[in-house]
Amino acid sequence: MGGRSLEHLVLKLHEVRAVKFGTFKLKSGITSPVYFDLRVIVSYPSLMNEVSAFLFRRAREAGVTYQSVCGVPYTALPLATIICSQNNLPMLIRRKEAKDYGTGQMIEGAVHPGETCLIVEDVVTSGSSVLETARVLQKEGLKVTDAIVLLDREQGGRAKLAKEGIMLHPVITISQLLDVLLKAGRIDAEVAQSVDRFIQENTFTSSEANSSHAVKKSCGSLSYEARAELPDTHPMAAELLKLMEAKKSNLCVSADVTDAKELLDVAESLGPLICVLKTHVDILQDFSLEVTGRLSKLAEKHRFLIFEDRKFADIGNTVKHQYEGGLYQISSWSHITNAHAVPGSGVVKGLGAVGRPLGRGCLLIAEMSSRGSLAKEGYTQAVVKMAEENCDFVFGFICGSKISNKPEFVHMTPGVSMQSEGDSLGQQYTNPHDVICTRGSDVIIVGRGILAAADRVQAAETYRKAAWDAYTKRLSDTK
Ligand SMILES: O=c1ccn([C@@H]2O[C@H](COP(=O)(O)O)[C@@H](O)[C@H]2O)c(=O)[nH]1
Repeated sequence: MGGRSLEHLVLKLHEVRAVKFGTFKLKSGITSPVYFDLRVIVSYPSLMNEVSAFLFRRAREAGVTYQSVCGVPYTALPLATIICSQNNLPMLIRRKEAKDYGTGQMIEGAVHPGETCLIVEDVVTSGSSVLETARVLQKEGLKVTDAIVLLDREQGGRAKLAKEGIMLHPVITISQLLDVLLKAGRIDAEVAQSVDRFIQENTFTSSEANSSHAVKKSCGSLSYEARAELPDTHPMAAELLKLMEAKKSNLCVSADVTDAKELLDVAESLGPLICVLKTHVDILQDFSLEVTGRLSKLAEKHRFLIFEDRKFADIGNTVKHQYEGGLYQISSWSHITNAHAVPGSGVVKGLGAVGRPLGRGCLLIAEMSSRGSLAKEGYTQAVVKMAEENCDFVFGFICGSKISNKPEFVHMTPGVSMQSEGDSLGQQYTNPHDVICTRGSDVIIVGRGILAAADRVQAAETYRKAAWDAYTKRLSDTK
């Protein structure tokens, strides 16, 4: 079974009815269009082995180091047993209740204080069960840094655990599960959409996830202004957050035009409404440094930042030249640039060597809006780590939703449209409210939603207002 795919696993889980679609009344009283009952898998030995192998592999891929394994009672107990027995690892068992005789201990097995214990779970919703088990282990002197889970329902559990210093590594997320079932014809688009909507509308915030009745949206609670003032906020992030608050705009326009005059017209007319103007100067047929000089003047006049979306992705020495020199001399006029993390931290170090002395900042691409993007899960987490380790130059992310709880980081999200669901080349869109209020990002990036409108100024104002209203709602929701 070693090489079985994730698709095979998802279809098998559906076959044994570990995941069901319909109308289900949950313990909380809420009606859900999806129901997970992972307990049934204990009756399918080969599936148990398959799930356990996936879980073990997930921890290995994430580079987790641990000395023992503990399953969250009850469904994850046999999974932890298989993992330990097949990989020769010491296991610990967490009791639900202390014995009222003998030692009264809560953990069975050989506890070695100071060692790290990996938690195994079947499904994570708010993250409370993982946290409960972590607390019991920590009380015994064990360290808990990571948890592996078969299914992340993407309802805020990962963020809650991250806040407590526990990284969650899911084998599958609910979005992936829906994708596989949809592609295989096991569910139709309507069912997938209703589950998607349900998940988005029933996301726990970190603070609320402790209370069982808490069902609210996962959003940041600090204002942009307050985040700008934090002692560790990067100067570029501080400048951006301050001007966002001053202009009441968390809108970045993506000026994907091929003509320099049109670029400058966009900057002049939309400048007052935006916090950032994003460019792809390599698509201009008539690029010159005179154009970027004029663009810089408009940026000063209307108080917006310029972000050249260059997506650097080479070794440090090469990106240094690409950023500083050549035809475009990006570092001389662009306040912000971005990079893929694929090459490793050398890419950030190379860019930083050029950008830091000029007071520039960099965003790391942690997720992409295009269908089938490989930038997800473990990759995204590794990008967050790289950002944390290079926060003298990296001040945020290009991502689909909030991926770091550090309020110093700015999250910017492309793939935003109020008219369309996507294009024929894989772009996928979501709306401003969803991005800012539900997914907890900070800035929406809009291209064709504004550029293709008959009245670009009016369209930009509609997006600005929608994204700003979503931000003020998120603040009031989390008060
Ligand atoms: O994941 C990503 C990263 C970057 N982009 C860029 O944003 C704009 C989106 O344009 P639309 O017209 O709003 O689709 C474009 O410049 C992309 O290069 C992205 O879409 N997704």
